[in-house]
Amino acid sequence: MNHAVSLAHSAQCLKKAIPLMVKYRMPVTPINYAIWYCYIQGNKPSLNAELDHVIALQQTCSQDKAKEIFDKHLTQDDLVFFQEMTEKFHTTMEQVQQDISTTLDHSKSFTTSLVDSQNELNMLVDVNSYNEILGCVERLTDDSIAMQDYAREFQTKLAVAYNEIKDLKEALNISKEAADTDTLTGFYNRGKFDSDIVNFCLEYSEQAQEDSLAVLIMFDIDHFKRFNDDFGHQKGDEVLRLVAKKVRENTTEAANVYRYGGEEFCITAYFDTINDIIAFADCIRLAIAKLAIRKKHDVTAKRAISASFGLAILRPFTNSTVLVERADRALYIAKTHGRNRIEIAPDI
Ligand SMILES: Nc1nc2c(ncn2[C@@H]2O[C@H](COP(=O)(O)OP(=O)(O)OP(=O)(O)O)[C@@H](O)[C@H]2O)c(=O)[nH]1
Repeated sequence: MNHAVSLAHSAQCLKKAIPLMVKYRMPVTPINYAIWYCYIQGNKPSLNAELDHVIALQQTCSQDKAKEIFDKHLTQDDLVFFQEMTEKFHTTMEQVQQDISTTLDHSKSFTTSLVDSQNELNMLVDVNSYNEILGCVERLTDDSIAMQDYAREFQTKLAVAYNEIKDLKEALNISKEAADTDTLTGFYNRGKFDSDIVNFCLEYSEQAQEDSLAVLIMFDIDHFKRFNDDFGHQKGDEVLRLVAKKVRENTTEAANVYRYGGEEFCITAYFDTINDIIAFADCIRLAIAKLAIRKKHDVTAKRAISASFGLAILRPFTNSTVLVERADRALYIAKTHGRNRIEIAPDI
């Protein structure tokens, strides 16, 4: 692939690629960018055909599939290039947006001062009737009007460019959000959890406050497989959505909720005391335990829903893997001790 392309050309391609990535819920990663960039350039018909095929079947292209397409049609050199391009593009976009905003302000005040000068000159014309002064003033006025027109035109162009960049940035944010979200529950997905949990542990270690407790809560719907087996997969999905709704109703924005895997969820949050943590988890447990689901063609067949919880309180300088293992272990104990209950991981 020819890498000698300008940033402007790359930006043009990205501008066309982003709406497609947003539409198909694909994040703007170097790999996705690379395959859509090539798709838009259209000089690798086999890549286009393969991407079209995947999109037609799944309405998206998973990270694994995107990587497979990339490996088949592009090289590692391309990846380095696209990594640099994506980073450069983000930085340039920030810079350009800042420059435009400053220039717009300057340009507006320039026009205002031109209008003021023109008014002053026009007033001078009224008072002095000397022809030379009049001629000079007229010229100045004409020049000033021309400059105003130019400044106005310039402002309009800048405003258009500013809005385009703003839209592009919004599209990038939407694509990032979509990439972090689980479509069934609306919670963050596993990928987001894996990166957030590392920061959660690091941040707590850096600013460990004696008076605040950071916790990882893992919970899992009890005997979930039976909902699928006895009521059908769609009813299984409905159980997941109902549980998600209850969790959402009982959590504040300060808590981050993730779908960790199939029917397993995680919450990270800060609390003042251990009693607050237990009360919070118990509130969610009880809300879920009030739920029930009915069979599609037999409404008398009703089954209660419940979930088991494992809590691990974070100690400063704990590694995220250890934290997850502790919460997972506590969850396992909650399952083996009868389900629909909460267990707290012992300190290690
Ligand atoms: N409907 C539906 N099922 C899913 C989804 N993701 C995973 N599953 C199913 O969830 C089930 C999980 O079952 P298990 O891991 O055996 O656990 P369980 O039945 O909940 O049992 P315990 O955890 O021991 O209480 C499997 O049958 C998966 O196929 C999904 O998105 N929708």
